[in-house]
Amino acid sequence: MPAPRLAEYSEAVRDAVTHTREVVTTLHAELARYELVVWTAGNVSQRVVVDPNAGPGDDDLFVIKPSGICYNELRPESMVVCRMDGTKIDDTADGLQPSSDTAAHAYVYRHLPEIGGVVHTHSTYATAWAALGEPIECVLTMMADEFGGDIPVGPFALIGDDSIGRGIVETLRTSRSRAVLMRNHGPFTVGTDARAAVKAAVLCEEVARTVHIARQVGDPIPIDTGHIDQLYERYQNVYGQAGPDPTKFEQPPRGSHPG
Ligand SMILES: O=C(CO)[C@@H](O)[C@@H](O)COP(=O)(O)O
Repeated sequence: MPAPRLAEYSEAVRDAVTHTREVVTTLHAELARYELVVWTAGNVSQRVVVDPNAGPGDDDLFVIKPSGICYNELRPESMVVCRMDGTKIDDTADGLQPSSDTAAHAYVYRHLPEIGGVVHTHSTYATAWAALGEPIECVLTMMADEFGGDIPVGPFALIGDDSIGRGIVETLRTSRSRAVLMRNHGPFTVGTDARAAVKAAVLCEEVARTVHIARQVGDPIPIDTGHIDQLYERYQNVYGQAGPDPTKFEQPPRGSHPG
């Protein structure tokens, strides 16, 4: 039985696809604006959410960048729509093929249902750490806030099949980090949506650079686990306009590590 074409999906799905393509196009421009990518390197995808109350499903779709297209040429209509097995919905993006990392993104969506966005970059400092195969130790409050601890390293994996996705998922199962440095390759980040994953990519490069600079001068001082937990809880629950008055946040009892 031939795979359904986008035209055969409901109007609600097609409207959600249109919105997701616009979001993913805008966020690719953010990777370039923050200088996290050069030429065609890197990619962004987002799960297509039709009913936020329905939760993720195996028949979800996701939108991802076409392979090898420069960032200034990306348009919503060039974004490729794929199924959760990574296959392309044929009547989308004309003859453009999806990113070479599509299988990796699809694997993450299938195995981490809470994830709604995936980003991959080759940002300089984070990729340098990936070349060393060395995790970035949690020595900055920004790392505790956003990553809840060290930024881990994932295994070396060839591109094009489930290997990278499997490495990302297996690494993140033992870490609450939203970033993983795939060895010899570069950072992959995840989030509840693509914007959260792009934020994680921006902050991953920022802390990779800062910790590298600190290590040129001396030995950065690790933050203890209890303080990492307190910083992570505050940032994830109160920071910005998301929570109650940040000046009145009750610190959780010491050592109450959530993981
Ligand atoms: O990391 C790699 C290749 O090593 C790819 O993600 C990167 O070049 C972008 O490829 P796509 O243009 O998304 O196919």
